[in-house]
Amino acid sequence: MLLEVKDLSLSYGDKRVLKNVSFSLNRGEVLCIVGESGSGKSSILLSIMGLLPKNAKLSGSILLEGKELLNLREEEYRKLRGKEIGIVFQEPSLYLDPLFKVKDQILEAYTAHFGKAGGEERVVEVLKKVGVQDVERVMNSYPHQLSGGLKQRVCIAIAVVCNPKLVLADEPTTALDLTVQRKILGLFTQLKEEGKGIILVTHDFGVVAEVADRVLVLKEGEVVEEGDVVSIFDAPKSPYTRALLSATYLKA
Ligand SMILES: Nc1ncnc2c1ncn2[C@@H]1O[C@H](COP(=O)(O)OP(=O)(O)OP(=O)(O)O)[C@@H](O)[C@H]1O
Repeated sequence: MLLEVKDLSLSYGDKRVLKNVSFSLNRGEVLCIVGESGSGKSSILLSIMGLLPKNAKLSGSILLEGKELLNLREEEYRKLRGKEIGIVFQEPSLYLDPLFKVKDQILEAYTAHFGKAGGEERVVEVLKKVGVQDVERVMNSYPHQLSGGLKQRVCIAIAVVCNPKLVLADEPTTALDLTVQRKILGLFTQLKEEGKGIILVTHDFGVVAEVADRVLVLKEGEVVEEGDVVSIFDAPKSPYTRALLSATYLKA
């Protein structure tokens, strides 16, 4: 088991955001977390990354290969982020620093854990891996000189440059055109085939159909359904899942 989340509960003051959420993830598996806006999807990812704001109260257990992450000290978390767990966000423009070239931003993520040696070669390697064709140009560009799809490829490169076992992604294709979305989703499938475990947060069942092995449906901070992707589509047990599905496919 790569990741095991047990009875995760989160609150901000009196507001309970996650209620006894449990799930697990194997290597070589994509778990999609779906649910309406505000259901707590992003909060699960931030809890795993240890990036919750100070006023958050978290309880339960998050085991990464058996190691408890809950209440880990910040300096220990820093050793883990990037190296063991990579994360990709929705809006690459907000994540990338406009003042630094792509190359330096990927290098920074690498050297934080492995030092300078071999960094330049690794940047080239990882950009190729995420499907960048003109590596030289992209490496030497500033983020604003790149298309949305390329920027997101760069963010994925940053997330995987240290070869983490676990990759988290929060609506990674929502800001992109449909044709670009499919290509980016293909990268997650590729990472899974390499044996990484992937958690992908989305509100889009089209994305789920494309990449998920298993699905966790969240409603107001509670898991209402969990299952393999085929059974979620063919025989959803919860009325909430059925409603989400029909909302998606009525729109389409
Ligand atoms: N720092 C915070 N302080 C108080 N409440 C917060 C804070 N961050 C998030 N929340 C609340 O926690 C709940 C869950 O938010 P979260 O972002 O995890 O949901 P989500 O399912 O990812 O939604 P979206 O799809 O809109 O991103 C929401 O009601 C949100 O308002």
